[in-house]
Amino acid sequence: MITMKDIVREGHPALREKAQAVAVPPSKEDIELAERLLQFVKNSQDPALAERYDLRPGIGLASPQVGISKRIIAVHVEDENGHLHSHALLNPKIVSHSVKVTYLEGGEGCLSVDREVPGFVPRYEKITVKGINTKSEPVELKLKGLVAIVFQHEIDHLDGIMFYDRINKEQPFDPPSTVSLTR
Ligand SMILES: CNC(=O)c1cccc(C)c1Nc1nc(N2CCN(c3ccccc3Cl)CC2)nc(N2CSC[C@H]2C(=O)NC)n1
Repeated sequence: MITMKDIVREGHPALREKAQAVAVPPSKEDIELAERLLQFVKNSQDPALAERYDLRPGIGLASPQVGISKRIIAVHVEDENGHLHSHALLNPKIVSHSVKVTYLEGGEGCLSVDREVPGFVPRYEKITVKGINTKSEPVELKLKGLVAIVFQHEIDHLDGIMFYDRINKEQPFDPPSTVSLTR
């Protein structure tokens, strides 16, 4: 099982590389990796397992975070409406998004970042994501709110982007607004 010792931290090259797309149809190995990433995220939210294995809780994880530069992510999050979103996706791609942006008021955290980096992280409010699931089926997800934010955070990892790259350096707590993106 994946534990915190498998999660690479800032300074590891995989966090700043553009990850490789996986072959289609995905190999058994790539599917297994996707399933292991998802299992980690689920385990990290289980109080007993998190305590037993000293897991830091997360709601998303990307393959580069375990040092493997492949385009695979996992998300397991209950959204603001109590709906559970649980996905392990290969070659995920944001194919469309809203103009409107949003952000987590508490800022963002990352299992590969062992420090707080304060500030609002602008994210699209709504996104459409295409990818391949662990049954090798093409999927298209229309997402908004928290789960959309998590997907954007994890897909950024596949392009070597860290959440704090997106925080306004001069005004970290200036609420990101659509207007600023067009100004
Ligand atoms: C440093 N301060 C902060 O992180 C932060 C601080 C306050 C508010 C927010 C909103 C913050 N921001 C933030 N909080 C989270 N969690 C909230 C707690 N939760 C959790 C905790 C315990 C049990 C079960 C669970 Cl579920 C785990 C997830 N997760 C993310 N991100 C950014 S997108 C990927 C996702 C991720 O999984 N990061 C590891 N950001």
